[in-house]
Amino acid sequence: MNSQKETFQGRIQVLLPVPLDNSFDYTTEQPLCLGDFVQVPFGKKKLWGVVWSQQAVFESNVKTVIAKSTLPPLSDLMRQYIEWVADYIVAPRGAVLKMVMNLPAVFNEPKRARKKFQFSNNFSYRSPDLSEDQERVVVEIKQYINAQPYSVSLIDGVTGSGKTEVYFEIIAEKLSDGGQVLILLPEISLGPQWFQRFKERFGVEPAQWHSDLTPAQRRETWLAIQRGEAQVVVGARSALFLPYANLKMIVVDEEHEQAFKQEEGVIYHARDMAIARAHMEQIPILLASATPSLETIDNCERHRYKRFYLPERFGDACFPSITTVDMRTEGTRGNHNWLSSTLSEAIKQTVERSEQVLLFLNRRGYAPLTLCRKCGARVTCPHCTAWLVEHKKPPRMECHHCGHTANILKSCDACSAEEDFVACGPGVERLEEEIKKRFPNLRCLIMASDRVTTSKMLNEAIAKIQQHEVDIVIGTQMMAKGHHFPKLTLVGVIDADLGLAGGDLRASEKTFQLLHQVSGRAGRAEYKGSVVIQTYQPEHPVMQALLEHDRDKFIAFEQESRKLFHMPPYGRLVAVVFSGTDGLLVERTARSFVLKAPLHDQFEILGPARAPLAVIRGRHRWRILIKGPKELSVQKLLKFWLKGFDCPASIKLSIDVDPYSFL
Ligand SMILES: Nc1ncnc2c1ncn2[C@@H]1O[C@H](COP(=O)(O)OP(=O)(O)OP(=O)(O)O)[C@@H](O)[C@H]1O
Ligand SMILES: [Zn+2]
Repeated sequence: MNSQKETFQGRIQVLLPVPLDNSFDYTTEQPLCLGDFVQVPFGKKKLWGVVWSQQAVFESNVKTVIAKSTLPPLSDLMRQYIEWVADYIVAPRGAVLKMVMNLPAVFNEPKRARKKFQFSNNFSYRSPDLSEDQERVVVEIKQYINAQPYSVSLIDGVTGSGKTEVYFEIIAEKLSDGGQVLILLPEISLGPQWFQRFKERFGVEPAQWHSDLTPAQRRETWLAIQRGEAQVVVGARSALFLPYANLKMIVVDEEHEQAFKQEEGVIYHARDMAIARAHMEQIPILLASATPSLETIDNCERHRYKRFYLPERFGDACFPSITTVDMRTEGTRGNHNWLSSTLSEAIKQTVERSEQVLLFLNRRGYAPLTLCRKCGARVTCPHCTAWLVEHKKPPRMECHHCGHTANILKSCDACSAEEDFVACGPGVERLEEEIKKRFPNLRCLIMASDRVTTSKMLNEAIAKIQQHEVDIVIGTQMMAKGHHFPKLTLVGVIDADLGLAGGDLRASEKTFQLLHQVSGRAGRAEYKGSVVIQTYQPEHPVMQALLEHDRDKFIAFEQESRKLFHMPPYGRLVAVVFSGTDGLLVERTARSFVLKAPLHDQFEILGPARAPLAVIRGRHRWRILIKGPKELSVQKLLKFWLKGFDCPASIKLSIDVDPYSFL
């Protein structure tokens, strides 16, 4: 029976969008259903929450519900989903609810008439001529998803194979039955090109959900989604937690992207939570990638997901040729610059043919490290264990962890030497300086998140590249994927080894994905592309796999090493991070947490150890890694463990189930 049809009065429990796990008792005189949005007194505030259950525990001095919203109630499924997510990521239920209703303005009646946004649902799909492979995959996926309510399909296709066109076809069929479709993209891929293509195919734009919306747009979109008026919703990870009235399918594009992992506040992986939601709603979910994650590949191998493969680029486009430049021998040949002669020559030839170049360097600013020439002191952030990065536009020193900025230094804090600093290593601004020196007549454009800060600026920059008003694009990871520029034929990777250092278990996988994606930007149309990768480790399996165009060899190698050490996806990890301003107390707390570990022979505890980023924003950090077999119920274990542990109020304990960051 649908509990929402039942109404009741008297005692109820309300879950509030605050970081607490428990719900609170209230009385109500007006009839309410489970899932109703209600306003209640909470401390000195009035908060909107959700009627969560009827079985109220007795408490004296119970307060009364103030008001009931006219909005439709939160569905049974959505409430179950919130419970499930909170349980899986070991977070308070209220914190998860907050992601669903993080818009107080929706619940209060407007004082003025609201501006109406129109969500056009006049989708009239125009199918392109599909290639043979695309046609085959579309037919197979349709058959597969129509044969069962819930399924996970992976569209595994090389860069430029037309994965987007394939999932557009499937969305078009879904929409013909009514209902809603959610498309999750990494924030950085929510660019103008994607929307342009959607509009070309479907005639109208979809509803959008991302950090760039105005409060009014957010409110109208939320309401349209809840009423079922917005049929296609495209958004970054937070779009997953919206209260869809009638969700029929989810698509996760670039499923391997780490941007789907939310690292702050409520820590979750949007791809994994999307799969859980599809399972709960009993609907199909499509994942797409040219470089699927090891987790997804493993699920395909275990037949939990089904893989559909597109081996060729669309049309006449062929794969770019790839070469590596050994930067060690560059140095011995007397070139100590970060631009090799091979890449420099390739740039010259490309622009002479009136084609475009992308130079990829995943480092914002001018120089990542500034040293005092006299005493060797490094310029560091006063709040973090991090160097301050020099930026030229506007001139400043900036911490990329906490955002702290300072003026460019005049004298060394350590030895007082005057203006005697040396900038070490290149960032995109320094690379631009070098390019301008070598090629003074070329038009350069830097694409980095601190330069292109709004979607308007992004649209303009993309248009400039498309219209060939730019010869050389110097870009960070925001340029690595999703984009399609027919005249871009040369990709130069300045420092391919950048992501390989450090203790990240996925360092190789991530580097391979990033370099493969960025290589995939070259030669996507009729002009042949080439890629020059500068590295100090040309023998590294990542570079070898890229050179040989052999993704499967790399995956097999990476799988072997993960299996050997029982690392994900063949084992489970949970990170527990303690942080606080009193470093000694943080350390002591972390140590006492480990001492309180339940007796269990199924898992290992690694640490506590000072985090690699030992201090952020003035907070000291200690980490613990819990490692166990895949079947280990880490959630149960952690809840039991936490019950017996008293965390001092000044210490923050954060739990990261299936961690992606080890900093
Ligand atoms: N059937 C088709 N008809 C016309 N154009 C197509 C077709 N399939 C793909 N294309 C075009 O080919 C280009 C590459 O397609 P798309 O961006 O979908 O590839 P992709 O597999 O998503 O690539 P990537 O993983 O590199 O982002 C796009 O410009 C797209 O419009
Ligand atoms: Zn800082």
